[in-house]
Amino acid sequence: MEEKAIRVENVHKSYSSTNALNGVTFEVSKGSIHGFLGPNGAGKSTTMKILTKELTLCSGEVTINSEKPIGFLPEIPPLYKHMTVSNYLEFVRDIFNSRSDLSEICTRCGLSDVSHRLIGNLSKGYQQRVGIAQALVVDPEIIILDEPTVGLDPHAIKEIRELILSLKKDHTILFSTHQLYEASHLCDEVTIINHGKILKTGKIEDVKNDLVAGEVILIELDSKLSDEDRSECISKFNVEISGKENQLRIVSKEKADLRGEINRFLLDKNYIVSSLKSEEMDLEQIFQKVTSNIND
Ligand SMILES: Nc1ncnc2c1ncn2[C@@H]1O[C@H](COP(=O)(O)OP(=O)(O)OP(=O)(O)O)[C@@H](O)[C@H]1O
Repeated sequence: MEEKAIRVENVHKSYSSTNALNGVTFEVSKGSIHGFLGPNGAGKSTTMKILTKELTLCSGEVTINSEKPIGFLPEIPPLYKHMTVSNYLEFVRDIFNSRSDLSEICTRCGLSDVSHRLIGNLSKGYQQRVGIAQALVVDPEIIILDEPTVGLDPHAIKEIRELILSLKKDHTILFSTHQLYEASHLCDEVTIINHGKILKTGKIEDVKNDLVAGEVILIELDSKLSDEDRSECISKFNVEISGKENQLRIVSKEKADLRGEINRFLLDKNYIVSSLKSEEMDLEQIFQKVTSNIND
């Protein structure tokens, strides 16, 4: 079984009148990049602050499988803008009584050329790199990044994503985002949260597969599907058919690959199938579908 770096079991957290987390359960595999996805107010920051012990939980259990402290980049990076990058990182190293090699951390984060500059004078993208660098100063195995690309321009976003990917070889990374593109391109695993509840969690491919309720097949015929054949197809394969005439959208109610069987059925009925393909939902569509189901 895959070793887990983080286990979160049935965690509840309320702030006076708000139930922020309602039984949150998920696991983060060692060495993975795990995306924590959800809209504003979903409970991402609260969960991360509980993992880093900034907040206490009301009930439930959190297991961190690491001897070393967690490296944490909060949503608002804790930067002293009147300090130079190197002075600030030395300051963080002193606070945590760490012996990390700061010049190596600066190299990894692409900060070597700006280490003498005041943080306040750096671009937002570079300030975020300093935020990630301070998370590395404690020499962590696990790094938690709260929305590391939010508010950055597209070029800086790309660079921060590359930096996150480069950290994967030595670290387990949990990062939050509300961008599905980011999760689907960076992550090995993903957890989707909304209203303090986990909607889905697991390997990115499984989550995608799981969320697609049934396979969607798009078919084009050379002639109109007769009403009789349409009814037979619906009952024989337990599917829904939408679309008119010769352009059909078939949704399977079960999880099965019906492409071959439906193709054969249509050929037997003497239709010419000019195209038959599966429709793939991207995570963006999947997320919309899942969050709208939950809000129903
Ligand atoms: N200190 C607090 N006091 C009261 N309510 C809070 C506090 N912090 C968060 N909340 C509430 O808890 C819920 C979860 O908030 P949280 O910040 O964890 O969400 P999030 O997914 O990180 O959102 P965002 O993307 O906006 O940061 C929200 O309803 C929020 O208003």
